[in-house]
Amino acid sequence: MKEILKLDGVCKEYGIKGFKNKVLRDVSLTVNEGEFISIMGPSGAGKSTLLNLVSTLDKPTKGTILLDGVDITKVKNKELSKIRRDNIGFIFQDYNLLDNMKLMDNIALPLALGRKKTKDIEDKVKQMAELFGLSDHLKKYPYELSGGQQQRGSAARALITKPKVIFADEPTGALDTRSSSDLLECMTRANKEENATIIMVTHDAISASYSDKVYMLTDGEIKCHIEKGNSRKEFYSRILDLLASMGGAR
Ligand SMILES: Nc1ncnc2c1ncn2[C@@H]1O[C@H](COP(=O)(O)OP(=O)(O)OP(=O)(O)O)[C@@H](O)[C@H]1O
Repeated sequence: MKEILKLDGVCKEYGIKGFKNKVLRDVSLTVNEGEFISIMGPSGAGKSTLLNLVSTLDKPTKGTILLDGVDITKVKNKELSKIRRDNIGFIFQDYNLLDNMKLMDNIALPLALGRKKTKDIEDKVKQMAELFGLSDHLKKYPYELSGGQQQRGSAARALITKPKVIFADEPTGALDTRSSSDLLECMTRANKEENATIIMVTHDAISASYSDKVYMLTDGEIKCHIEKGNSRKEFYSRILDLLASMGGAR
């Protein structure tokens, strides 16, 4: 299996000399192509910090981060935006769709910035809309869509360029139960059918149970991980047990 993301001895400190806050102490982690993983941990454990580092938005104090074999900690800022554009998709808690564009144009946006033919772009948008259950909503503006539909639109936009890795930061944070499960089922389908590699940060055990592996980040280190067997329900109860043994996720 191909290693798509590999962190080795990653540390991150904030602050100035004498007042350092060591947020990540020594994180090592390998994600293979096509995996869907979750990162959980108490509030303040450093999950968003870790996501910022692996998604090239920030640099570690120490350690290496290989994204498809390239050490992104050594790459200059100018090249990083290209690496981000070509390799990474983001799904955030707030959907970040552009208000003055129809859903189809929002989903197409990452492709429209490149040099693709209109027909190819339309075909790809249709394919993504189907995958995310949005085929009937493409001509609507974001304000005409529910929160769940907007979030699925944002996920479709993140996937349309077929990025090597998709980072999702609390993607269900603003959604009700039904919309959350719709989104997570779509993400699972994208993972299985498109072989999308997904790294999701979440507090929510139900969301995490859709992934294949859960890594637990505490005190700046990944202390343990658990893997899903055949049943999502059984994985969910193991995640709850793990959270309980650590004193809760928050
Ligand atoms: N830019 C920054 N400058 C200084 N300290 C920061 C910065 N970003 C985060 N921190 C600190 O790093 C620690 C970890 O923050 P982070 O947001 O990564 O945690 P988290 O696990 O994502 O928390 P939550 O689950 O509450 O979102 C916190 O103590 C936070 O105050």
